Amino acid sequence: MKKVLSIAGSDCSGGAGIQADLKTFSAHGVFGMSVIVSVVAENTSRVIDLQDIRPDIIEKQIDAVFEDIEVDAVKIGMLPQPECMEAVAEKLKQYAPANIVIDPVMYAKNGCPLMNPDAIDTLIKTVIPIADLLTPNIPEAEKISSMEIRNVEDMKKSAMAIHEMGCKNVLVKGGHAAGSALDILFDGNEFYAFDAQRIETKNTHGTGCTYSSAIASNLALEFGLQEAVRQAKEYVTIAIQHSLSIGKGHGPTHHFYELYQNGLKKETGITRQ
Ligand SMILES: Nc1ncnc2c1ncn2[C@@H]1O[C@H](COP(=O)(O)OP(=O)(O)OP(=O)(O)O)[C@@H](O)[C@H]1O
Ligand SMILES: Cc1ncc(CO)c(N)n1
Repeated sequence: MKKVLSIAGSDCSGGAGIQADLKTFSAHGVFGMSVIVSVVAENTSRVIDLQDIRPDIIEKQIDAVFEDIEVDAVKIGMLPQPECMEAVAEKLKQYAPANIVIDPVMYAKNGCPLMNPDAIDTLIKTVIPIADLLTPNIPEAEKISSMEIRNVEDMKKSAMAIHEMGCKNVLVKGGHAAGSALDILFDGNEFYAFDAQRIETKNTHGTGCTYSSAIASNLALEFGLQEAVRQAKEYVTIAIQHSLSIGKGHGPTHHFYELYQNGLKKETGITRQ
């Protein structure tokens, strides 16, 4: 079984962060592991508070995984503070795993901050250069590339500027744009578009976590980058299509829709949501 590690924050309400990552890994048939960098008291409506994990404990969690287990891909999510970013980047330089996918999480869907805005310089200098793939949404891409994104041409310009910062590939996600859910991948040479119909739902809590974890799983399963993104886009679109009205705010996506459909059908002949 391929092994995939998530380094991210804990979302106690289960739809985003480490919890979404582990569900996504399981849905892909890879073995999920987690290094928790922050415990976030949050739900589908708001972030109440958070406690960051000490950098030396983050480092020791990473040591514990790598000294024992071969890691096929790493997904990085929320990194709240510069010290946390430095600890994670140093350790990943030391262990040099293949397939590092970084989702530069800055805000929850409800607008609550999950990264100290003063950490942007450390993100750019220390974290972005270790990424095989960086997956910013539009507001994150705007912050990182210091430009406004109004259309697809701007998404491309921003991706090029971010690529210059040292990551190997950039995927600017269009979840926050109007129109179809169009994402643009830039590999330093070419642009590739991944498009899906926009689904009318407010249940999009954790879509970014789910997408980047699906890409990391597919890379661990040895798909090439474009195919890994294509399959992950299909997976996240189905997860949003069948998203769950759980909680009073932005509900979570359905990480196991196809698995449940297929498994249940085989066992009982019945289908259910
Ligand atoms: N309503 C929607 N319908 C279809 N696809 C969507 C919708 N919203 C987001 N997506 C897609 O989901 C994926 C995740 O993108 P998004 O921009 O929502 O990430 P994000 O803002 O980082 O998520 P989060 O921070 O909540 O985890 C992208 O492929 C995006 O195009
Ligand atoms: C812990 C955590 N990571 C990421 C996100 C972004 O969806 C969130 N809401 N919570």
